[in-house]
Amino acid sequence: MRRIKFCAGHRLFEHGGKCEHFHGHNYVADFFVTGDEQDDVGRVIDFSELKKRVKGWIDEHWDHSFLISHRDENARQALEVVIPSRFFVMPYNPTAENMAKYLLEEMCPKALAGTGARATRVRIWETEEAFAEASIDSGSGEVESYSAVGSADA
Ligand SMILES: Nc1nc2c(c(=O)[nH]1)N=C([C@H](O)[C@H](O)COP(=O)(O)OP(=O)(O)OP(=O)(O)O)CN2
Repeated sequence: MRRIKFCAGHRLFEHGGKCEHFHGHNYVADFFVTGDEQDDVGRVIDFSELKKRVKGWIDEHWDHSFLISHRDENARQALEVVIPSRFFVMPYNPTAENMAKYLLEEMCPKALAGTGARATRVRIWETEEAFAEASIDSGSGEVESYSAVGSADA
């Protein structure tokens, strides 16, 4: 597992509560990877290589950005007025569940291509008390999501 920290703003489209306002989090993302074999040193993938690849993508696309839903045209228009502005349009609402899903399904396969390693689970800590994660079911290969409340020591 490799932990990556980043900060980003978002709002939950049609949430109906306080989280539909623009706000930000200091996110913690945990990447769980596996591989069919270990290298001569005994590694599935060098932790620093894993960091370079996944943190590189996050730094470029999400860190210090606003994450918005593709349905949230109003947020997009507002962010486009700000100069300079940095935002990332997601194909669904930017909940912690969906951020984990996006990283697992879309980002990791590209970022880890050619390494022999593959991500099986991504956990997003939105606060110190709550996380959501997406994982690949080993039987079906399908991505499953869920959210949980726990401590950072979990
Ligand atoms: N299942 C999910 N529920 C919520 C998500 C989410 O991603 N998945 N996100 C939010 C908001 O982004 C919100 O910022 C976090 O919610 P909450 O835990 O209520 O916020 P606080 O840490 O500020 O808690 P307080 O106890 O109210 O201070 C909401 N729900």
